[in-house]
Parts: sequence; structure tokens; C-alpha cells
Amino acid sequence: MTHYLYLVRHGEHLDAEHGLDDGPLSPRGRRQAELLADRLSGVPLTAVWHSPLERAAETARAVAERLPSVTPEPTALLFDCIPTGMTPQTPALYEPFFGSVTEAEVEAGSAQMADAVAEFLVRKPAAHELLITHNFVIAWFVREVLGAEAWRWMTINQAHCGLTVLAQRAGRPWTLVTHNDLGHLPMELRTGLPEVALV
Ligand SMILES: O=C(O)[C@@H](CO)OP(=O)(O)O
Repeated sequence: MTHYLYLVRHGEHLDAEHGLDDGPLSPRGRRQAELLADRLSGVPLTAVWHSPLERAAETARAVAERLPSVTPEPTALLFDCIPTGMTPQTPALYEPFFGSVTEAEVEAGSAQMADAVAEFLVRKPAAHELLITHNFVIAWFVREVLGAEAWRWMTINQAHCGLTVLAQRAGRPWTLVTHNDLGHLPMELRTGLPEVALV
């Protein structure tokens, strides 16, 4: 029996384009969440977990409104975080980003990601779990499953309400089934990706 994890970045939040950290979903974000729910309507979800931040909690509520059999639950393991600091392999063009990150933030982020991986990348036969979280958290899970070097999380990006699926069959390693699938979103709702992926 296969265990599936559906990783989704929250919908676009109001004023995201003006750099506000958190807030309610924008009308576009709300629509992204509704279309995500429709996309998942055939999936026998066994659990829905979400980051406690407002943009993720509201995305989870919007999904649950259209999928009444699921009850979303918050978990601090899915908070937005910084999984690592600069490593010797990190491209220099990321220095400005890491320049504004404190050691304490990195320490907390690394610990959170270790706990999140230990909690969620553990086999539960026939489980279908939806995780509504943040760009960096999904990047860390994808990097983990691919066995990529730690710095690579910086280069893995997901759009708002894009669908990334991980799966594990009995006795097999976790595998990446699909990454940032946007098939349920029309072009005007595909938001949140950097214009150019920086490597
Ligand atoms: O700030 C961001 O770019 C990302 C980092 O994870 O967060 P979010 O998915 O909440 O927009």
C-alpha cells in the first residue's frame, strides 16, 4: 500500500506583492484554494495538516469547505522557516538573502525541518496526507527525498497552490511523483514563482 504526501504552498495572500509577511488570502488566493480543493476531490485524504500562519490556515479552511470530510489541523512543524544558512556550496548570489537571516533563525529552522521530516516522511500504509505549508518547507522535503545537497533547497520553488506529490511504497524509498503541478490553475492564477530560477 502506498503512502502519499500532497505538499501545497498556501494561496496568494493580500498585499503579498507589497512584501507583507502574512495576512488573509487575496481573491486570487481564495480562488487558487478552491481549484486546489476541486483538484483533490477524488483523493481519499486521511489527514490535512497546515502551518499555523494565517495564509496557510485560510487555504486549509477553503479546501475543507469544498471537501467536508476533512478536518484541517495546525502543526508548528509546517511553519515558514529557513532550513539552513549559507553552506560552502551555496552560490554567492544568495549572500544578500542570508545576510538578513540570523543564526538563531537558521538553528530553529534546521531543527524544525529535522522534526518535520521525522514526523511526515515516516511510513503510514495507505495514508493520503495533505500538507499546506510554505515555499521553503516544501523545497526542503523535495530536496530530502531526492537526496540533494543541503543548499539545493534554495533553488526549488513552488507556486501558490501548486501541487507536489511524494509517495512511498512498502520497502521502497520515498519518491517525487510530481513537482509544482499547476494543471488545476489557469494562467492568471499561477502566482508566486520567481521570474528566473537562480542557481
Ligand atoms: O517568503 C517566502 O518566499 C516563502 C518562504 O517559505 O514563504 P511563503 O510560501 O509563505 O510565501
